[in-house]
Amino acid sequence: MEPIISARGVSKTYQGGFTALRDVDLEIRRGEIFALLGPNGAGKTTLISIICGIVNPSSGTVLADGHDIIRDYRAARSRIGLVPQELATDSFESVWATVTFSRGLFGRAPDPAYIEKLLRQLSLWDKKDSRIMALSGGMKRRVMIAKALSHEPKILFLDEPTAGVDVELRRDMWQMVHSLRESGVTIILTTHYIEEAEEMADRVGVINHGRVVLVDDKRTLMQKMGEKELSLQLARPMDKLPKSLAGLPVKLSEDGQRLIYHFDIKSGDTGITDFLRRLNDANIDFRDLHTRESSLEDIFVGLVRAERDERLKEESQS
Ligand SMILES: Nc1ncnc2c1ncn2[C@@H]1O[C@H](COP(=O)(O)OP(=O)(O)OP(=O)(O)O)[C@@H](O)[C@H]1O
Repeated sequence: MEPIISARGVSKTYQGGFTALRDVDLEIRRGEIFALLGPNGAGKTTLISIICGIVNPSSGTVLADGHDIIRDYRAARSRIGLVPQELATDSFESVWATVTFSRGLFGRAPDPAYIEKLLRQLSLWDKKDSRIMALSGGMKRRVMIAKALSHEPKILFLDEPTAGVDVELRRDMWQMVHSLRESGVTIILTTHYIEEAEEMADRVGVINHGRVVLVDDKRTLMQKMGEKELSLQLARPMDKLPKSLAGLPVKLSEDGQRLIYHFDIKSGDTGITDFLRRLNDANIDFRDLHTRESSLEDIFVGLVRAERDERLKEESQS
């Protein structure tokens, strides 16, 4: 199936010379929830702003639902709803008026039945006559989403949808995003909460220093890069790793209190039996043992760190 968004060779150098995006290729599949992750300043908002037609790319092309975002701006824009990072919510207007007005801005004919359905879906129906400024933070966020969906776009961008939102509200938001996807909307979100991507996304893209360094199915990613860790609390601390454990994927913790053994989740042979046998042969006793699976966060931090080390190495060589 043709992707709903297709970006090819997109670069952006801002006035003043800062290059925020470098040759980005990215395809978003129809109907998916795609999480774009990256550290502060990586270029996430720049990429979203280009796709939404708010920032002009320096080079490259983007198609949104088959429409070129520059040549065919109106058609492309009508397919897209954007909930920006900064929420402008100081309005005296009612929820109903704001959302209805927003639809009109896209030249869509009024459709009170659709607006009602939208407000109900976002649990805002009983607030339809309230002034926006009188709503709670969580409700304001939902109004922003209602505005972004008012013209019935197929694609919804959520730029950090749950920044500064409490845990309960965050869970509500996740549920709402899932239900939007079920109604056929493709969702692209940026987030700093890796847990959020882990919870919601079908696929994950990582952007770092303006480059897309990885795009993968979330489950595949976690299987491919996920590691398990077996940690043993030693009965007697050590000052160095004993020779009998040489050649195994095992490390001694800095305080000498724990042995940490890494193994591959998908590997049939973890080598743990051999590890435990060697411990026994060497009379190394342990008091406690537990395992931990690496999270998307571990994977993400590892990736960004590896990229940084690589860059520093290149810089020192040039
Ligand atoms: N209008 C602008 N002029 C010059 N530089 C800009 C402009 N907008 C963004 N930048 C720079 O481009 C880089 C990428 O910014 P961007 O907002 O896209 O990052 P981000 O990944 O969304 O970060 P965050 O997670 O902090 O929101 C940053 O270094 C930023 O300072």
